[in-house]
Amino acid sequence: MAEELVRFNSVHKAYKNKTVIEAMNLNIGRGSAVALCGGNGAGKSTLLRMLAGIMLPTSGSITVDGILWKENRKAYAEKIGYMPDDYRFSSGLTAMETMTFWAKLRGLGKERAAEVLTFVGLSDTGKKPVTSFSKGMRQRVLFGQALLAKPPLILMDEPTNGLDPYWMETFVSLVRGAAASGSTVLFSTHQLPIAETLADRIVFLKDGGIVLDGNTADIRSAYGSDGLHKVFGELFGLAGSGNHGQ
Ligand SMILES: Nc1ncnc2c1ncn2[C@@H]1O[C@H](COP(=O)(O)OP(=O)(O)OP(=O)(O)O)[C@@H](O)[C@H]1O
Repeated sequence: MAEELVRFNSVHKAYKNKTVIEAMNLNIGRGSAVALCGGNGAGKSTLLRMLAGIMLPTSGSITVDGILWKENRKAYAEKIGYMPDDYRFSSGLTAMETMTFWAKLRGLGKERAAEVLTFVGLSDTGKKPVTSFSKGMRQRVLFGQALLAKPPLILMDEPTNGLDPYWMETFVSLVRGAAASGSTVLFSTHQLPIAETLADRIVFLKDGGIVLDGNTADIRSAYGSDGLHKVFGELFGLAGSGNHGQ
């Protein structure tokens, strides 16, 4: 593995008495694109939120570039760009105002906000309220926000939800470019073809634990042409896996 950027050390997370992540150990190297896959409720968002520092593990530790959130929150946060799965935008604020606000929080200027909006193809609509945007356009605002400070670690929760085919392709090339330039991208997805196309490594979660973790190419060669659908079907005990229900 390339030099380590992320380390989960015996991470456990419970909401009240319900365990949702259990004894998780996970190392992620620099410059890789890693997909988190799994069924509904597997723990993907919880894992990403803990890594983003939005919530703390109940026990165990997470480090990013060797930094623990509780020891240096500012330095930890500077390492990360996080795209949430959902976000309630302030009503009335335009895309440009929203991006500028986020840029300022990261010590960046309006120019960088404008640059990012152009990057995600929203420069023309920058003067419109984000609340008037379609789901895919809002996803692009959130995606741009995660890239603002060019962080070494980009976390994305279901980033391709709502993207049209053009933006899906653009997204793939942007993520590949980020990984090629040394950033690490960790994203959750239900879209197995996206995981297969985009990620060098795929981590499958089930009931809060890692049930399969491997290079995409190895998984593909082990499971043949049905690829991830077959893995998913086998891991989750779905009837008819591999024939796509035909
Ligand atoms: N705030 C919360 N309070 C209590 N339980 C929660 C909370 N957030 C998530 N959970 C539970 O934790 C488990 C993992 O949820 P999580 O959202 O991390 O899964 P996921 O893999 O992202 O699911 P999905 O694919 O449906 O988005 C689920 O059983 C969920 O009900």
